[in-house]
Amino acid sequence: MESEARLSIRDIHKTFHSKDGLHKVVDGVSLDVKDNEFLVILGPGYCGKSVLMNMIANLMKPDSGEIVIDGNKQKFKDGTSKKVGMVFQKLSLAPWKTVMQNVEFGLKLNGVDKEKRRKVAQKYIDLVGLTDFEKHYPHELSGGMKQRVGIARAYTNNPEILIMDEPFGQLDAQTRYSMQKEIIRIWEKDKRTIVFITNNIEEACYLGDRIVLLTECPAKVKKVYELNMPRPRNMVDKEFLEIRKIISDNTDLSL
Ligand SMILES: Nc1ncnc2c1ncn2[C@@H]1O[C@H](COP(=O)(O)OP(=O)(O)OP(=O)(O)O)[C@@H](O)[C@H]1O
Repeated sequence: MESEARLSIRDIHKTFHSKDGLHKVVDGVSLDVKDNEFLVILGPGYCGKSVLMNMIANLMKPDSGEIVIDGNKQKFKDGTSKKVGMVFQKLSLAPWKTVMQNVEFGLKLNGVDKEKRRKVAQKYIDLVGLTDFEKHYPHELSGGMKQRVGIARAYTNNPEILIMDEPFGQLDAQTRYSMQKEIIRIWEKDKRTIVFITNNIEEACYLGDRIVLLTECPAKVKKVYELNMPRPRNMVDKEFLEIRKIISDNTDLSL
């Protein structure tokens, strides 16, 4: 297991200091993510998921513990690893830039010439199903389409590990469901190692190869579930409902 891990999180701790005293948020989380695995981190609201994600992405320094990517221990001062890409709930797309300009932006920052970056960006715009929307501006897109732009933007930078922090949390139920199907379609076409964070049990069961269930704050690993259900998964299948119930019975998360 150790040797095939793409990303290893080893005994990470984080405590904040506030006027009310110490606030421990992450309490000794360890996990390994395998190459091309779709790993879901499932936890209740405010349990420390985003803090954990920020530490994995090297945006926040753990008090102790290690984040190891492909055998290399991450040093906080190095900033975000080029191997890691992110998709957030709030995407911060530039409103004055078109879909194409938003998607190609990372490559432009890295000095990639226009012809090459357009080609790469187009590949991922097509992959996420936004062909013909290249010249649209964010305000002309639905919530689901904006998330597609965020996914294309992350893919365009060619990360090996994609961290997705509740990317569908603000979408309406129908759009959320279709984006869950879409992210599996995209990942199956262009596999990456994905760490997907959610507080939704059904979403976790639909997406994950494994689900890491966290406790309430401070976040600890409560249980890891290996899901062997074939894809595409059906949320009303007996097996799906069984695993959903097993996880639900082990948590106070509301569905
Ligand atoms: N920079 C910070 N300084 C102090 N406290 C913080 C900081 N960032 C997060 N916290 C606290 O850590 C706890 C966990 O926050 P976090 O955003 O990780 O939760 P979460 O599990 O992602 O929640 P949600 O599901 O609602 O997004 C919260 O109590 C939050 O107030």
